[in-house]
Amino acid sequence: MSLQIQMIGTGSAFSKKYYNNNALVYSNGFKLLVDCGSTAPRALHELKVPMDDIDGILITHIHADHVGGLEEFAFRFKYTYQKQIKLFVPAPLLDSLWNHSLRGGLENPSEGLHGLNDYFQVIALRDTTPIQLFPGLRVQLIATVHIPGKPSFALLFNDKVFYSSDTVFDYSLLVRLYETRQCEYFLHDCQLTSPGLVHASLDDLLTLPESVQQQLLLMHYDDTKDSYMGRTGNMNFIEQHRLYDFP
Ligand SMILES: Nc1ccn([C@@H]2O[C@@H]3COP(=O)(O)O[C@H]3[C@H]2O)c(=O)n1
Ligand SMILES: [Zn+2]
Ligand SMILES: [Zn+2]
Repeated sequence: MSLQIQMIGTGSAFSKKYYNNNALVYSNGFKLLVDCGSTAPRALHELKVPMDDIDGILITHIHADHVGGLEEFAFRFKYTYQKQIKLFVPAPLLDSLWNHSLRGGLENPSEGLHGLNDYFQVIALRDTTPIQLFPGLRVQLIATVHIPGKPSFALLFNDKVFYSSDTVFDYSLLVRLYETRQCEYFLHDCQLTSPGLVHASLDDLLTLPESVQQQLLLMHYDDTKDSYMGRTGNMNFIEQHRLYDFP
């Protein structure tokens, strides 16, 4: 089944030119929002995608450029749309997402609002085996190293499309996915300057075999991206708001 991805934003956490690196995955008539950063509501508004047109949200880790827009989603779904949207959350993030990120704005005992479940239809992802999110859309969580001691997950859609979210470079994971798992496409975060520290740097990614680079699109880049055109080996930058088909 074909899958399409539209980045609603492609920027690094501090980009002022691009929205937060969040994606809309289209499959079989369903729309999944991958990460919901602080700029997600505005980016969706610009794309004319109403929030309540989205079937689910999947979170990869707890940074504002990946979860900062959830408070607005929570309020809009509760008070404007009066329904719940599916929120897919890797189980290790659940406690932190509420207690360390959203609780300050969303907890409201006077209305009986005590937790994530009072706003969202929470679906905890407890496994690293592929699970079906919607008919025709499967995801496998891959634990990655991003901030030491804090869980973060890459995603593998339908065994075919790897989405790194935020991670340090992992050469062997990428090559193994390409060689043994028949993974055909890679969307990877890219810090343009070295060292990467908490992201994959462009220099890191340039060490990948040409065959992998050809299948790899760079995302989560900073505002100097244009000055790197022609300096990315066999890799291309993914463009914000363009719809990409992954047949
Ligand atoms: N040890 C760290 C932690 C964070 N950071 C920066 O903060 C950003 C948070 O969002 P991000 O998209 O993960 O990118 C992180 C780094 O730019 C960083 O540079 N070094
Ligand atoms: Zn980020
Ligand atoms: Zn991050």
